[in-house]
Amino acid sequence: MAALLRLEGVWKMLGGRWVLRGVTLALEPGEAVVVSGANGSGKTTMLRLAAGLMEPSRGRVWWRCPRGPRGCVGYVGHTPMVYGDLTVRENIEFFSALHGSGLDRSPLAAEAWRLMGLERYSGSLASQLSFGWRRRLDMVRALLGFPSLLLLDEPFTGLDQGASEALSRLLRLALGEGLALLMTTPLPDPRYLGLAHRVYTLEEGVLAEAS
Ligand SMILES: Nc1ncnc2c1ncn2[C@@H]1O[C@H](COP(=O)(O)OP(=O)(O)OP(=O)(O)O)[C@@H](O)[C@H]1O
Repeated sequence: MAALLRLEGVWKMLGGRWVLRGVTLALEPGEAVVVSGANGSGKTTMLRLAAGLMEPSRGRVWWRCPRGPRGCVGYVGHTPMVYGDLTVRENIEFFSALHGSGLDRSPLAAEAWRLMGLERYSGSLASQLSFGWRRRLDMVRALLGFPSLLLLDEPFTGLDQGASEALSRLLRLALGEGLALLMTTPLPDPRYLGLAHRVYTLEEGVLAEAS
């Protein structure tokens, strides 16, 4: 099957030093890849390159999307990309309008909304939610764009047990729908490894498949 995302010999220099060194990785539909690495090993940098948020210094990133990464990537970073001065419901309406989407048009986003239990905070300002609840909202936000590729930076961080279980269910559903999933983690956590088809380690910018 053709890859949805391909990183070919990607190097990235930041602050005068090589943060990524020759990273090569391909991701196919329905496939979950986990990248585990120590703090500062380059995980976020790799994900941001894969999301098209940053350019490689050397090498190439390629997406199988008609409109480039904006048209197919759902990115969930460390900091939730939701608007604090809008309510939870208004955030959903804003991102729905942006993507021509909605909870009634995206079954996966609707399932995320339900599984994450967001209805109870529907009228709350996003700025007044705890970190874990903003992360739940951010997951729905990412799915509203009809992504074929989910790039998630330590997505279980900050989630309680119920939300972790909900996220695992949601990600399995997404994989079953043919989405590809690339996740990072600083620890070999079973919540990540249980979903993974392949596991890689990233050590000082060098990616290697774990044995
Ligand atoms: N804008 C930048 N300018 C200079 N150096 C940077 C920049 N962004 C990241 N770095 C450096 O690149 C290295 C990798 O950072 P990155 O955030 O990708 O690591 P990480 O594996 O995601 O870490 P963590 O687990 O702590 O989130 C670090 O040494 C960091 O200091």
